[in-house]
Order: sequence, then structure tokens, then C-alpha cells
Amino acid sequence: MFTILVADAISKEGLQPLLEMENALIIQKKASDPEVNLENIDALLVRSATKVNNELLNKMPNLKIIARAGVGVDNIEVEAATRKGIVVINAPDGNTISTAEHTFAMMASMMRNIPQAHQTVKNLEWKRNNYLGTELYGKTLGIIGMGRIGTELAKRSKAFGMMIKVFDPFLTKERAAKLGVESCNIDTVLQDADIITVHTPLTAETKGMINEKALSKTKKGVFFLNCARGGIIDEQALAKYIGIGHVAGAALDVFETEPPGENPLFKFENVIATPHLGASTKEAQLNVATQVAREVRLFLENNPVSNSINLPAISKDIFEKIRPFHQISKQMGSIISQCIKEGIHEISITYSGTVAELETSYLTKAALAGFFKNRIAVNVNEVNAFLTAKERGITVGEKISADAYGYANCITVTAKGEEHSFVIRGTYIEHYGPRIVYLNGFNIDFLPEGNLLYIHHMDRPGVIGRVGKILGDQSINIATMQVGRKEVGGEAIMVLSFDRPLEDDTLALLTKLDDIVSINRMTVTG
Ligand SMILES: NC(=O)c1ccc[n+]([C@@H]2O[C@H](COP(=O)([O-])OP(=O)(O)OC[C@H]3O[C@@H](n4cnc5c(N)ncnc54)[C@H](O)[C@@H]3O)[C@@H](O)[C@H]2O)c1
Ligand SMILES: O=C(O)[C@H](O)COP(=O)(O)O
Repeated sequence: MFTILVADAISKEGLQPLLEMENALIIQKKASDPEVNLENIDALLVRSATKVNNELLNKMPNLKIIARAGVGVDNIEVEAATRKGIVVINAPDGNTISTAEHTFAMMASMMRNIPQAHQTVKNLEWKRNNYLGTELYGKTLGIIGMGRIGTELAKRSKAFGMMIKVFDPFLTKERAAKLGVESCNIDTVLQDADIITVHTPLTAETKGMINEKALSKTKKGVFFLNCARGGIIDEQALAKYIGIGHVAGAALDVFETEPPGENPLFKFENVIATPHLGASTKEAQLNVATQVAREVRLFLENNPVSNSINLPAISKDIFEKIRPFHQISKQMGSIISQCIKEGIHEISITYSGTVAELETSYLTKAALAGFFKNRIAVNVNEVNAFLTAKERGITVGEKISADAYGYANCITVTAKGEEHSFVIRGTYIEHYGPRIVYLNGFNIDFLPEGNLLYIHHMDRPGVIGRVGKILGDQSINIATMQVGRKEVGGEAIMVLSFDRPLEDDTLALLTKLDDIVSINRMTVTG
């Protein structure tokens, strides 16, 4: 049973994919509500109101996925979530049109003083001469950040006869030409635009990018819009430039602190504001809720997700292709971890045959997740596998080899420790399943699943019988048994599987037998 916490106001209709799950309990309450048992939560759905910081994450040890029903994830400590192996997803395009429309509406309202004039009419005043507006037609709109919203805003503004100059370091010349906008450096946008609007995420680079220095480069009489994130335009600097009459007006949907409380900008009549309403339409809310609800459900049902912030996107088709290799990679990581009982400084994985053509980095992460599973307390998965290896000083290498040892596909994992190395090789055979075909110098063939015992011994008559007798005396049923050796009378191995885990006492008896070099008891999940 999964417990899903919907902590912000998210469209109930959009949550349908989750509400239809038979094995999920949906709780719609604030994360701070004392009735919510945070320890049980598997999935958390938020908008921008809930601050998903490390402190909250520490109270949610079971959390597997955070879904942001919207675009900006600046209310989520993504790095802290990544460290804990929690997948973070968002709904990147569900509210694009609504926010572009809101920005356009704010621009038109600002240029024609609509909010101010509206208020006077409601106050029974008729001040027609106070509100001389400015046409949009023929004006230059400067767009900083030409992503989804910037692009939709440009299309709408062009239809109103505006010229568009944009600054976005990641915009190619071809795309700018296709969109019919002029790609410029930031100074050109600042100097030439009559109206400037920002549509970037809030990052270390964009925070305060419209500061006093930037404002000093703008035309006298310029207008500003911020419907992206508070802080991209420095509020103090903007207030100063409005105060001296350089900036003619500003339209703001977002603020450095939300709700903003007392703010120096609010004393100016030519500043208009909305309370972060860009995405607040029925359509956008349904879109973003449906997008994240579908993704959370896919994730909880062990399918890939497409809109993860901290996990490479894999399409369902590709995931279906890698699924069997994903499983065996994890199993090999787990076996290696249980067989080599010392600190590891290097893990390298070699792919050959058909598997080498797939998304191997995902498989490498799965092998690391399997390796760490039995070793450390933190939940390690594809999200934090590389980070965990790095933090523990383990070098991870990935190679492609032409030699598949006669198999259609083959994955070899090598772990190097202080004193020993361990090599395991597996393959996936259609209609047969995952098989381990090589263990540390020995050819073998076993299913890497369940309660396993790996015995390294000398190839002498009676060893197998003595092992069998001890197990029989303890009423332990051997489910499967495979043997392998290098040469007659030399070293050999056997891998046995049981229906239940082997007790310590049995293991101790087996260890004492003659001709046994080492014994490893393993539990490997499917
Ligand atoms: N007001 C609202 O309710 C509301 C709703 C949706 C989105 N947003 C916000 O709007 C912003 C844009 O959203 P989007 O969906 O268009 O995002 P997006 O990722 O599609 O676009 C962002 C663009 O900014 C560009 N960029 C990044 N750093 C830059 C820099 N230093 N200088 C110039 N350009 C830079 C990127 O290349 C990208 O093209 C985000 O901050 C998002 O959180 C607000
Ligand atoms: O980043 C976003 O998607 C917007 O800022 C919308 O935020 P909201 O979901 O809190 O309205």
C-alpha cells in the first residue's frame, strides 16, 4: 500500500490516476498538519507553497518521489532529495499557455493602466485624463529567457505588431530565426527594449540579474514585467528606478518573499501586481495535476518517468528494452557486495553484445544501487548512485567490449578492493531469464535470485556429499545446485539455492568442513 500526500491545492480531477489506484491511500493535507504521519509517506505532491527542505525530508524516511504540479522547483531542495535517492519530477509544460497569457494580460493592463482606472470607476470617479496609455503596436519587447513561456509570449506579442529582441544564452540562431525574433546579447535587450520581461528560472546566475547596473542601461520610460520568479529583478533596485522616474511602470506576479507583505514597490501607482496567478487557470491546474499524477503512478508501478529533474529521462519503449538487464545489473551488484567483504575503491562494468547498444549508464547505476543496498543505510537508486559512489571514494568505470563470450549479450562487473578483486558476469536469455555465467574465474550457470550459498572449495571427492549431508541433517531443502571448476582436482565452486534463508549454525557447520576455502551466504531479490 502506498501513502501519497497531496500537500498543496492541486486539482482533484487531475489526481484521478492516483485516486483510481487500488493500493494507494491519498491524503490531502498540509505537510505541517499534526495528523499527517510523515514517516509513512511514499509520494509527496506539491505546488510552490510547500517548502520541501532537508528538514522536512528528514521526517519522511519512506519518501520515494516528490512531484511538483508546476514548473519551478525552487521550493524543493533538489540536491538534498537527490542525496536521499528521492526522484523529483515536475510538470514542465502544463501551465505554459496560462502563464504566457497572464504575462500578456499584465503587459496590456500595465500599458493601459487598467487596474488603476478600474479602481477609480468603482470609487465612483471618472478620471479619463489621468490614464493616457501606450500602444503595444510597434514597440520592442525584450524577452530574457526564451524557453516555453518566453516563446509563447513572443508569438502573442508578434500578433500585436511588436518587435521581439531576446536574450537566452541557450537559444540557437536557427531557432531564433524560426520564431521570428532577434537573438541579442543582454545589453542590447536592455538598451533597445521598450518593455522588458523575464522568463528564466531563478538560479544563482539569474538571481538579481536585473539589478541597478542592468537598470542603468535601459531606456528612460522602460516598463518591466516579472511573471517568472521573485528575485530575478532586484526589488530594491526596481523601486529606486521607479522612484526617480526612469522606469515607467512594472507588472509583477511574483516576489522575492511570498506573500510579500510590506514592499517598497507597492507605494507606486504605476506598479501593478497579482498574487502569483500565472498558472492559476482551470486548464493549467488540470494539466499539471494530471501530468504529475500519471507520472507518480507510473513511478510507483515501477515504470520510467519522463519529467524527472534528477534522473535521466527514459522512454517507456527504451525502459522495456533495458528492463531485464536492469534487473540482472542490480542483482550482480548485490552479489558482488555480499561476496567481497572489504572496502572497494573501484567498480567497472563492461557491456557487450546487444546490451551495449542500450542506455548503459542507467544499468551502471542499477548495479551500483544493488551493490550499496546491503552496505549502507541510505536508500541508493539510479538517482543517487553516482553521487554515493563518489562520496565513498569509489571510481566507477563503464566500458563497451566486442567480446560477449559467445552470448548474445553480456555484462561483466568487476569490483576492486584493498586486497581482493571480484568479477561476475551475467547474461539475459530470452524465454529463460537472467543467468550468472561466471564468478571470479569459474564458469557456472545459475539464476541470481533468492537465498543463495556460494561455496569456494577444493575439487575433491566427497565435498558435495558432505555439504549435502549437513543440509539434509538440518532439514534444509536444496532447491537448485550448480558447480563449476577450473581443472580436475583444483579449485571449484558450487552455488546452491534454498527456499528459506540459511541459519548461522548451519553456516558455521559448513565452514568447518574439510576442503572448503570460503562460504558466502547471500540474499538476492528479483
Ligand atoms: N508566475 C507563474 O505562476 C509561473 C508559472 C509557470 C512558470 N513560471 C516560471 O517561469 C519561468 C520560465 O518557465 P518556462 O516554463 O518558460 O521555463 P523554460 O525552462 O522553458 O525556460 C527558461 C529559459 O530560460 C533560459 N535561461 C536560463 N538561464 C538564463 C540566463 N542566465 N539568461 C537568460 N536566459 C536564461 C533557458 O535557456 C530557457 O530557455 C520559470 O522561472 C518558472 O518557474 C511562473
Ligand atoms: O513554477 C510554476 O509552475 C508556477 O510558479 C506556478 O506555481 P503554483 O503552482 O504555486 O501556482
